[in-house]
Amino acid sequence: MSFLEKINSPADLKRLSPSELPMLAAEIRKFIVEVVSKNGGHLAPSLGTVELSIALHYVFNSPEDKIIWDVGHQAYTHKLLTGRRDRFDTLRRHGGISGFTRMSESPYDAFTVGHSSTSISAGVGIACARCLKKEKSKVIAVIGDGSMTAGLAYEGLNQAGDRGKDLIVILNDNDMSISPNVGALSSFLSRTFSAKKMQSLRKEIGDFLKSLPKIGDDIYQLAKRSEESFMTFVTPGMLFEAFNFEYFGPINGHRLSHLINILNNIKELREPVLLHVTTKKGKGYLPAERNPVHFHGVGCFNIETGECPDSSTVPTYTKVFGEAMVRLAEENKKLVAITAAMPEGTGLTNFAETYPDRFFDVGIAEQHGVTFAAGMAAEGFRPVVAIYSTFLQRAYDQILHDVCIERLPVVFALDRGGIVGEDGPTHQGLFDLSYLRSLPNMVIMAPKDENELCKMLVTALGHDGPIAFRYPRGIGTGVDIEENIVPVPVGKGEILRHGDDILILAVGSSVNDALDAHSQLTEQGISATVVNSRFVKPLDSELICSLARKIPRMITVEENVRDGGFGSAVLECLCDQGVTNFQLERIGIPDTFVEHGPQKFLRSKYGIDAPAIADAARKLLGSEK
Ligand SMILES: Cc1ncc(C[n+]2csc(CCOP(=O)(O)OP(=O)(O)O)c2C)c(N)n1
Ligand SMILES: CC(=O)[C@@H](O)[C@H](O)COP(=O)(O)O
Ligand SMILES: [Mg+2]
Repeated sequence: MSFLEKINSPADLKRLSPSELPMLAAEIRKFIVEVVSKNGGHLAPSLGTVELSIALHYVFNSPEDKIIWDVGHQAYTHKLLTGRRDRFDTLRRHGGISGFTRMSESPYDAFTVGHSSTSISAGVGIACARCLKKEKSKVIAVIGDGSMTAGLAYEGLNQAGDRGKDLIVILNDNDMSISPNVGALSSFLSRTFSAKKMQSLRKEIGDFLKSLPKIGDDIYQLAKRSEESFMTFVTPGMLFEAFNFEYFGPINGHRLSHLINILNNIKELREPVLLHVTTKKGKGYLPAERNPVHFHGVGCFNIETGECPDSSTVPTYTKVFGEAMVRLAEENKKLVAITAAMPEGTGLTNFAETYPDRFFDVGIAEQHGVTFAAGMAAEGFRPVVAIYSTFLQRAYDQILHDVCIERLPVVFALDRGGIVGEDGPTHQGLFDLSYLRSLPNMVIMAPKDENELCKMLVTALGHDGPIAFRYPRGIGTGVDIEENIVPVPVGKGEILRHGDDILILAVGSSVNDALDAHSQLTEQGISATVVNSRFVKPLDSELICSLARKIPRMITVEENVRDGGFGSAVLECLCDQGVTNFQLERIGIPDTFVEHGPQKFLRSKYGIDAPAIADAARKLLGSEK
């Protein structure tokens, strides 16, 4: 029996001797690689935290002690040690265990995560609650260096430090976000200051030391002797100590004995503590160590070679968007691109290489990214903020307050709109049409295919106000991309098929499903009009109302929650225009969170695909057909 097979809970782990733990770590790594090679998942982050997870569960008493994993994409070992080994092969599969931590999945998952940088705030909340309940157990937040680039993390530190909370924050520093980490903080943590910064720090610290009565000058002379000794005065700890945290580290996060010793020591402290741990992303699996960006979140791959099976030759929406950005930036010198720590995910790596001065990776800071874009727009630039639909939720007030009120021309390119699949409810992009629609001055589009995506980008760049377009995760329809991209007229839809029995109004990627449904219906003798609405705001009310008067049986289709979405907009429009004699079926996601699973499967399960549209049409027509 392997060590791993003996472990059904942290209590079993504690039965192993310290000398057995490295062997357990090796088994865990092998198992994680095996499962992720079949199911896909966040391999490199999870391989980096094997020893840290073992040490945490060896020293602390979860679930009484609360271990909160930030993002949760590095928690695979935690799952294996907390009773989920037998189900681990269902990772990210529909009905199987989640790729992140979920309170509803296990009592050992102290908090539900997926979006980054929440762990410290949640930890402070839990610690305060424990205090009120007079409970003594420990609260530990494990946060990565990338996640530390978000303002939210500092809001948590600020409160914890001020209140002197009994909270342990473990900074898992691998010098990487998904891509290499960015920002001044990242160079502070790794102590890779620029020469200029070093000079100014030298001066500031020198002056400070010299000002100390009696001993100051001696310490200064000592510190001056070498760069290295100088650097000992400039530690990442300074930052956290300013927040009243007791700082320890940096320590090697792959040395189990060391980790266990230090965790045993800090466990006894009753104040805010920050332990800085350095780890390697992808540790122990060479392809992932060599290419941590690719193996951050990966699909199936061959374990021997690290290679993924041949992917489709049809480009993804993301790729088409990225290429269009590079092309358009050549003629439009005002075009700048902004990403929040997702240059690869949003297809902007080529842009970054071609136009480094016009590319801005703000780190995991969606709120800042949007206000930063507003600042650039106020100065006459055309910022394109490329953020996943789900992550833009963070920046709602910035869109409203900093962009929409003054009608600043910021373009929002919302990738991963709709069902994203295996990442599950934290990541589905199912709310954007609803959450953007209520904002005055906002224009919202969704392309039917990747060629229309390019047209919408051109439309957006020519529009004098806030404008968003959202497009799905994954490959496009395979249409050719026109050489000369012309804009679409704002607020105008297009009729794609003519028919008298039923009116199907679709938006975005659902247009294709509507066309497939049209073909199925035609075979059954049902004739349908299919409209590509293109715009959710402003709606083409003229077209919609005139068609509704002629064909009063209607279906709206969207890959968005029904509440407040495209179908709701159509209903409001009909009502406002006095069109009353109609039957309308709104196809979209019901009022629920959509779990993880394959995109195609979930579209079918939630009844938003072509067969569901055809079914709805037949039902509306009832016995007539
Ligand atoms: C609000 C938000 N924005 C973006 C992301 C996408 N994202 C997931 S993990 C990650 C990098 C996190 O880096 P770090 O915390 O250092 O963890 P590591 O992957 O290095 O272990 C990013 C940008 C997210 N999950 N949440
Ligand atoms: C954990 C996280 O938030 C990201 O890694 C996300 O899973 C990326 O999603 P894509 O795979 O769609 O780029
Ligand atoms: Mg990191």
